Amino acid sequence: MKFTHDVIVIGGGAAGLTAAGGCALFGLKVALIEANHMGGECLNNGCVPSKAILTAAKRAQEAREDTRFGVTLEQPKVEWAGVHKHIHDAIAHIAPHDSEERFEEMGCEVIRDYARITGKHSVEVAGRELRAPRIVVATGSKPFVPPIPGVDSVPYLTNENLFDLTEQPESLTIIGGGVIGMEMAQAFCRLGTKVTVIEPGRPMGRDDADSVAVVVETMKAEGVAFVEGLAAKVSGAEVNITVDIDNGESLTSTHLLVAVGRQANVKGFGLEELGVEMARNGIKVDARRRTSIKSIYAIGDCRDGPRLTHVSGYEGSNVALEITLGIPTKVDYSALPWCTYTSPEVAQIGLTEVEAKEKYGDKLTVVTEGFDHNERAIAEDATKGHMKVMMKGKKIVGASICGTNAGELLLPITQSMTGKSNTFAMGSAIISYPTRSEITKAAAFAAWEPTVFGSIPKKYAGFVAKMRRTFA
Ligand SMILES: Cc1cc2nc3c(=O)[nH]c(=O)nc-3n(C[C@H](O)[C@H](O)[C@H](O)COP(=O)(O)OP(=O)(O)OC[C@H]3O[C@@H](n4cnc5c(N)ncnc54)[C@H](O)[C@@H]3O)c2cc1C
Ligand SMILES: NC(=O)c1ccc[n+]([C@@H]2O[C@H](COP(=O)([O-])OP(=O)(O)OC[C@H]3O[C@@H](n4cnc5c(N)ncnc54)[C@H](O)[C@@H]3O)[C@@H](O)[C@H]2O)c1
Repeated sequence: MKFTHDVIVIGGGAAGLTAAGGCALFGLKVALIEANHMGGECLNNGCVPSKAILTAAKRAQEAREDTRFGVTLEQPKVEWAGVHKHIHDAIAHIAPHDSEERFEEMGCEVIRDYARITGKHSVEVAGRELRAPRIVVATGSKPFVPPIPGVDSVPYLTNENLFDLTEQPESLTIIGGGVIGMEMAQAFCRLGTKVTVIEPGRPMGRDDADSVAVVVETMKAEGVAFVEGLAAKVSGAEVNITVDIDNGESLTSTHLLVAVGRQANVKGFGLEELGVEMARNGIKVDARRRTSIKSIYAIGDCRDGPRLTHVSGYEGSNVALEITLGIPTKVDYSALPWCTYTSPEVAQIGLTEVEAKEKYGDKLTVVTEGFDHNERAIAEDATKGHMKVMMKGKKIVGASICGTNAGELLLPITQSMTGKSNTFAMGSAIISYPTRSEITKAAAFAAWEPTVFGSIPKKYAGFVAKMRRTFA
């Protein structure tokens, strides 16, 4: 087969951009295909706008606290146009980093159209047939909208249109108390919207229960209402939407946000026809992120597994290394960090207390330190929360942190858990996104970049690419 490229990457989100950029910097001929906005979900309707609105909300909340530290602020006045502008300014500020121009400069051929996989080595896009020894699928995910009777009859919101609201909702019902539901409940409530969260189980069910309890208590005190139950029926029309809950209650609000999980983007672009195997929620992959067809990789939100920006980036770098240097590169999630950016934040790495107890039983030691004994926290009057560390002997197997900037406190734990702290390890560590701690990774990698993408690795990558074109 005559190849047009060394690798074809489908999807220009965190996963695809990292894979494509990495391969291009090693000198490979890369096609990067994006049908929609460069930067994908994180930039356009995920992490960036959600953290931006949380920041506006935090400012409003601070002003709402009467006199503190002898200082009195004026009561907050929220102008939605300003909030909307801040969200879209943040997106616009970061957009050049993920842009077509930047990736073309790196050496990718960027194609802005919808791709369709037509064979183990071929992709059809914009009327062309591209062929490469390796294809990387990084098509992301979309909001899962459950078949609740009536939901399609009302103008509901998801993360895909939430940040485009040009007027502030008077009241907002949120179906789902997961990560999106909780972050957005706090943001909208602090900005002055009346918010109710419907959740059948414990909010943020994957996180440490003690940490979540602190957040729920804080949000309730700020005015967020929680209703335990399943949304069972939706009715009404614009600005008058009623949700009937399976516990008999019903709620009416001007707006409705559906945030009950994600659905991998795996349909309609050739995977089914090719017989690529699927798992419960996404493409089935091995630890190297190869699909059931070994020339096709699947990374980030589109495959079954954790869905986070830093995970997408990590998988993108891994497959770039495997494709360019031919080194089998397995993912290792034993020290995976994540953080929910409520106030206080809830951060987690490795095993939760429940998971660690299940795995290690009596051999587990759990130590908990409260911020009420931390003198910086006392000086700032921000003593809510704790750090809980799970250890087998003196080895950390997991940590749960709840408190101001909890996500920033994960990095030393990552280093302790992985046993790696040199500059190369720091430059390739998995760091929770978006945190200021990521700057240490950027600084460490900047020192290594000339070596990693230097002439010798590039020559070697060129040799591997030639072998792949010959023997694929
Ligand atoms: C509201 C919200 C807040 C979030 N906050 C955080 C956070 O704070 N921290 C965090 O770590 N994670 C967060 N996430 C999760 C994070 O956004 C995702 O895990 C991440 O964006 C996934 O990246 P990806 O590259 O795998 O997929 P995506 O970013 O979805 O990119 C996939 C791209 O593929 C394109 N595509 C799909 N099919 C085709 C095709 N056939 N041809 C061409 N192009 C195609 C799509 O247009 C899309 O741009 C959040 C998510 C949401 C919804
Ligand atoms: N800070 C972050 O890292 C961050 C922020 C936002 C989103 N994300 C990512 O986005 C993804 C999606 O988050 P999400 O919040 O949509 O999903 P989720 O899986 O976190 O939570 C969904 C919640 O909806 C509830 N639910 C399901 N059906 C329901 C019904 N009929 N009525 C009421 N509640 C119902 C579930 O019990 C669950 O608690 C996650 O994969 C997450 O990793 C990450």
